Amino acid sequence: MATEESSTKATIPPPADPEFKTEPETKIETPKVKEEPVDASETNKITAPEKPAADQLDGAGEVPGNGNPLAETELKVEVQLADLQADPDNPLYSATSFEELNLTDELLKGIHQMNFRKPSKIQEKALPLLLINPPQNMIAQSQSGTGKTAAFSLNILSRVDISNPAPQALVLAPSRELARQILGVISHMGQFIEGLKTMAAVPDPSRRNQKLDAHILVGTPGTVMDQIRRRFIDPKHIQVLVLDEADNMLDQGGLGEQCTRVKSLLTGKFQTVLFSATFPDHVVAFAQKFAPNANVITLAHEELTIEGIKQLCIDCPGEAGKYDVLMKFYGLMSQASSIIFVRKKSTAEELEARMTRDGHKVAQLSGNLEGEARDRVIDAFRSGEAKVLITTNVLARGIDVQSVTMVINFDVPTMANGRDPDPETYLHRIGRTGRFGRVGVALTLIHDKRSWEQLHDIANYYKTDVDPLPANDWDTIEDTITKVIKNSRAGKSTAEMAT
Ligand SMILES: Nc1ncnc2c1ncn2[C@@H]1O[C@H](COP(=O)(O)OP(=O)(O)OP(=O)(O)O)[C@@H](O)[C@H]1O
Repeated sequence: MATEESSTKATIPPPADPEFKTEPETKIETPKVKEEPVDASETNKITAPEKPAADQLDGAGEVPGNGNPLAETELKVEVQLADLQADPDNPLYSATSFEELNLTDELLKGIHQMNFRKPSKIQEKALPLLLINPPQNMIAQSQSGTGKTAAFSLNILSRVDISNPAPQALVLAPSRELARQILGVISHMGQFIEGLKTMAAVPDPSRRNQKLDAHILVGTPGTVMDQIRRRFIDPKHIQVLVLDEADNMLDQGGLGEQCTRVKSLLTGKFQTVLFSATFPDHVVAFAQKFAPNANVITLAHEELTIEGIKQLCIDCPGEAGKYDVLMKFYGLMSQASSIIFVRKKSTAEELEARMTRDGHKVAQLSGNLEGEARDRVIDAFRSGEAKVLITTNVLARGIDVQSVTMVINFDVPTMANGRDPDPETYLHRIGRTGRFGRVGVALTLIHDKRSWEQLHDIANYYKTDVDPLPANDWDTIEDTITKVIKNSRAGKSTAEMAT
């Protein structure tokens, strides 16, 4: 894509071309939640940082304060977080404390152990509604990395009756990795609840024909469906059903069917809870059918992007030229942790082989890998042992590794037809960085008119800027990316930051 015309066009223009809007805005219902007035004196308070709990660091190890510009210190994150949580326009803002949310002492202890000081907006809004008795269904949307997992986990943990050994809460997630991660959060948060048992319901040959008798189960829909049918999961006492990444779970032919089946196998009375960062219009009706009469918390498209994620693109000299561009980024990528997203499993494997041949250290995870091998790869990435992860959309959603500072879209995310852009997947992919107030860079490689148009459509859908990098000026590129990461306000334009 080196023609004059296309390189001018590669400047993904700022949004707001009203002609461009292809779909009506997502509006399920206005939130039925009242906003509390802000007490600035309380919210501006910056408390001295404590050592982050294991979950906060998410296995990424201590962030080295060694002058590496891509490795932020936790101190800076904490200070920035205090600012963000005091800003009513920020998704991390809240006017209340966890103490005011009617949680048990055991749960408050768990939350403090995880180093959560204040709830985020979604936690503050969703929890009171989730905890109402008799229980009400909920459909809730909030930006990536804003703490949805804790919101639904605290509800579950508040509702479980430890004296009853039967499964009482079931969480369904689209990938094995996400199910394991959610289980980790629930177990960590519930660590002070004596006698609490939690279990994963994901394919595991070592536990074949074994009853899943824990209070809380987290799994993938196919396995859960299978285990209920084979009577390894007793569905009679389930009182909460959560679908994380609910739009994905209800949309995809296979997953949607499996989730519906699981729901139909639950015989008692239960609360249905659907969470996601995205609820595209075409799944809203189904979501409302799946969770009837739900309380709804929703956001418009334009509110979905995260300020801390700096979105960039680079114009590559054709499809074949993308690899060389990627290689030029490798040094920057491997200083912290990065994820490279590709469209096809075969591309993931080819890229891994080529990068390894060229002497780079990378890990790769796609649906072609089997269960335990997948666990090893994701665990190595979480621990920081592997710094660069090549993956497909299988890990686009939900995965929370706080040390990820760069996401690279090697391929622009598209629908199954390969032609139409996929804004939801784009948002979830880039949301693997910039978690809970952190900053990150999301770089998309474009290489021809079509890929430029796809990215342009995505940028317009969210009314967001994707700034082009100067493809031939690597000093400026390095400088720009380093500044973005160093700058606690990554939402500013590249030009602003360069000054
Ligand atoms: N109140 C809080 N205070 C501090 N950190 C928090 C708080 N709530 C959640 N976190 C942390 O924020 C990170 C992101 O949370 P989580 O994974 O639940 O986001 P999410 O909204 O589910 O994102 P996604 O849409 O990508 O799935 C996690 O590392 C979590 O530990």
